[in-house]
Amino acid sequence: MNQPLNYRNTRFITSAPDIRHLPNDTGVEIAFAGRSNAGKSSALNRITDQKSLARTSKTPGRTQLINMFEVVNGCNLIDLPGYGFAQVPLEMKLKWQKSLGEYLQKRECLQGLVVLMDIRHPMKDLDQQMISWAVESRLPVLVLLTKADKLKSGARKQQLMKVRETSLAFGGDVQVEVFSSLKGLGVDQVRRKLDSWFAPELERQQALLESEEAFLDDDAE
Ligand SMILES: Nc1nc2c(ncn2[C@@H]2O[C@H](COP(=O)(O)OP(=O)(O)OP(=O)(O)O)[C@@H](O)[C@H]2O)c(=O)[nH]1
Ligand SMILES: [Mg+2]
Repeated sequence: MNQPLNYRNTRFITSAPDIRHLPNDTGVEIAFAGRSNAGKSSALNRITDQKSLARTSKTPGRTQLINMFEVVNGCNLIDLPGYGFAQVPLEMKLKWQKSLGEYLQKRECLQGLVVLMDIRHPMKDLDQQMISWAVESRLPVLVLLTKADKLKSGARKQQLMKVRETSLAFGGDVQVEVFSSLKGLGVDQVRRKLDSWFAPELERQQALLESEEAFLDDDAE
């Protein structure tokens, strides 16, 4: 097993309007998806312990591009534009939908999906569509019930149980946790899950390094 990654080292790579403007489709990518204002960018900042790595806002629709961050070589996190925000002009909405759909369907290095939803309004239609699609694509899902600080501990647990129950119906690899960017709740669980999704890439890199070293040793003899 690899060492846990240090998410504090995460750095911004690029913002792209669509997949054609992203770097090569290599390594492992984990995307953060969810309705506008669900707390995706705030979650990324909390997980990486950086105040303003991803831009956050009170106004839904803040993130309008596919934003890419690198934790370590070959291990990337993606902040996606939110879906389901009614006040966005139709033309813009269609454009985002297209680039979001394309990203999800065509990006080969996408290996895990974090779906964030406000704990007070979980599992809306579009959230369920997102999870169904991921399960059909054999993509593991981590559902984060965000802004958990808005509920008292009892209500929080009740909501967690309810959403866990609902998520069973999808039949795939779907884990549900509570999360609060404000209080730091759930951060360790998320980091552990990300570590497990990045592990195959780190092992691949390690094996490559070892075979190169063996090759050089042979050469030296
Ligand atoms: N109380 C509380 N507020 C939060 C939490 N996380 C995010 N917020 C607030 O929710 C609002 C939206 O947060 P963002 O992180 O910008 O949401 P987003 O999902 O990236 O939104 P888009 O980029 O528009 O899709 C901001 O006002 C945040 O301060 C949390 O854990 N607790
Ligand atoms: Mg955002």
